[in-house]
Amino acid sequence: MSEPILSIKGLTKVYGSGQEALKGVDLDIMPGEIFALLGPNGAGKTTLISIVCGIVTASGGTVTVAGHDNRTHFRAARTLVGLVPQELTTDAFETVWATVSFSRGLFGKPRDDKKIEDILRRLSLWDKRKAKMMELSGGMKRRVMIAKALSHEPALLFLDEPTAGVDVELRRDMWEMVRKLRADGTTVVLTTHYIEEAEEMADRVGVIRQGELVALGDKAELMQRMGKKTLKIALDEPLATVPPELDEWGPVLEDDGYTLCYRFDSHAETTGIGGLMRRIDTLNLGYKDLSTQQSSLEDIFVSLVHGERDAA
Ligand SMILES: Nc1ncnc2c1ncn2[C@@H]1O[C@H](COP(=O)(O)OP(=O)(O)OP(=O)(O)O)[C@@H](O)[C@H]1O
Repeated sequence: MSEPILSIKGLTKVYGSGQEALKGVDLDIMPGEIFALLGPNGAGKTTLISIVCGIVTASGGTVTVAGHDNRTHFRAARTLVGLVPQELTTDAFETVWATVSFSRGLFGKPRDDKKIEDILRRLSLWDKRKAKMMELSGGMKRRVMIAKALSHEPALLFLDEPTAGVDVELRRDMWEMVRKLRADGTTVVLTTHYIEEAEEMADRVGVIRQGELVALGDKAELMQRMGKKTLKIALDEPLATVPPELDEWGPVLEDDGYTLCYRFDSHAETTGIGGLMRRIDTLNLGYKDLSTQQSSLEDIFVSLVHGERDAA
């Protein structure tokens, strides 16, 4: 197996205010993956990214980028990292070309017009190279932010909430762009609180809550391992309420009383389905269909964030 491109060990951060933003995070990111860091507001996502990018100093722990410690070998580590921050920060009067090529210079990289041209073409910005930033649409500005972050050819790109406040179409556009970046060899770490984004994009997902990584794994595997299933029973006749005889299973009534939903853990020794169905038969409740469905990443996220489960 290859070496991680990013290795975070025991990372802690206590802000001057006493706020403990990270409480010992361990995380390895492998080259070529798209990793989504999910978490509610204030979970510590931006703090983590800011430490990797050298904007915030860690209180404890280590960060290495392709083997370079980001404290002792900051320049070597930082050059490998690109950051697209949440806020759009560009000079309104600059052209797209100047904005992107200036950014490359900031990293001490020699001028390379061909490289800048490549990046602008990849992000469909070439036709806009002479436009001033203020003349661009919001979506274009976001692309320029990505082009800026790519201008020094980083191996690892951080996107902090890339689609916050962005409409659905533009969001899909961003996702497409991220996939292209990965296809071109860039490792991508994105933070998001849109579950759909993680579900759609990521190979692996980490869930952070109150400064701790409470779940980490392959997206599909995480959904399989942690997800519950729901059994839906479509009834012949609607019910006004759930019969008290079914209370021990705690089913929920949906769809105008026509559907009983029972959530169960498919990995548990006993799912409870047998007992529930037998009880339904003794009550003479007729049904015309049974189906099960896997809970989504969203269900898992919600239960993790509300602390219903222990760390995976
Ligand atoms: N400069 C700072 N000084 C003091 N506390 C801070 C500072 N920056 C962040 N915090 C606190 O640290 C915690 C983590 O914040 P952080 O911005 O990392 O979360 P986040 O997961 O990125 O949230 P969001 O999704 O809202 O951006 C929060 O409680 C926040 O209030």
